[in-house]
Amino acid sequence: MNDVDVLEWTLAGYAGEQLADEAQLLNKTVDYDGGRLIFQDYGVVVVEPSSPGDKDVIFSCAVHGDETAPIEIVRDMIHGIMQGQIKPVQRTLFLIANPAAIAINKRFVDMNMNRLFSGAHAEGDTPEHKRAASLEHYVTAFYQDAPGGERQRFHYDLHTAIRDSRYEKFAVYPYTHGGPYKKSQLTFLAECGITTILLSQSPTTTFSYYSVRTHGADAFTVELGKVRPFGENDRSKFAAAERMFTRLICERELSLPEFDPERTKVLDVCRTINRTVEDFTLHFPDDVANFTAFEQGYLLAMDGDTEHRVEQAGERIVFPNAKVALGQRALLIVKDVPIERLQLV
Ligand SMILES: O=C(O)CCC(=O)N[C@@H](CCC(=O)O)C(=O)O
Ligand SMILES: [Zn+2]
Repeated sequence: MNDVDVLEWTLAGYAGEQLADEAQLLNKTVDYDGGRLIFQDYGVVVVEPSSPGDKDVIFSCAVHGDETAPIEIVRDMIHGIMQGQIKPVQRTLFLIANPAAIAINKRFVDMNMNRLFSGAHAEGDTPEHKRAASLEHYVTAFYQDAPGGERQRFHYDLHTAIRDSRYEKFAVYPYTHGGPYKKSQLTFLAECGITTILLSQSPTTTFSYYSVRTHGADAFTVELGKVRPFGENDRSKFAAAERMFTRLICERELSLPEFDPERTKVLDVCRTINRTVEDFTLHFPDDVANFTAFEQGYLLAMDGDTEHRVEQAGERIVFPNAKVALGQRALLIVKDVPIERLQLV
């Protein structure tokens, strides 16, 4: 059982294929030196150490099915535990969020899953709506099943971006509703090689915002690089992140260097441009990287007859996508903000 490929099992089982008993992990447990792995559902794997530390950690991948590097990272962490090289002491939940989209090498099948959390899944009945609802259920159960006492909740939702990015690795810090930002998290992310932080300024229906808002977790959408097909990811670029993810779950007390404000670049979301009509166009080429700045007045996008221009010097574009569904975000406009302006704890 320890040599079953967890990704192959997830894809086959989720697709409803009949699996031979030796290839079937569903509802089985695998012991490791220090605890056990429980295969709760296809793509839902819980790690229960026999003597758990005070952290409950979630790593999710494939909320977008073609973002393969995070899938490889999560798969290899699970395999590392099954094969005895990784021995977690912290409760951990691994989620391979959208197996149906992985199977067709697409961002999603019917609906962008990262717009379906915090209850938005109730507004439709595609397989993605149903899967988002069940992922929320697994997250809730994981946090609620934790031992008593003071605990720390984490959720790193791993992605890669459609375009190149001027700052290759970055994380979205979900809206804090005026609450402070955590130095310990900025330091952990910097140790992962993620030294650019985008501050979201509104509630969203993303997976990371769900875990922050509903479960009080420290949660982030983590963008680790550019989307590439399976086998074409340069894993050396993710080595620091993989090492820190493993340390987070394998060490009882994770010692981090002191917070250094010089390490992290912070940007604030100034405007969210939604596509409201069919006739939506971006006025820059597909190879313009995330975080590119344009001069004041530059026409960035047309949404029907509505012009979206650069309003202030220094505004940069992030996540441009003219093909999103009507009503969804087609572009973020962001601006550098000195880290000293943030309320940090
Ligand atoms: O590269 C792109 O255009 C999209 C990358 C991506 O999937 N980003 C996430 C960000 C989620 C967040 O704002 O926290 C998304 O759009 O879902
Ligand atoms: Zn993504």
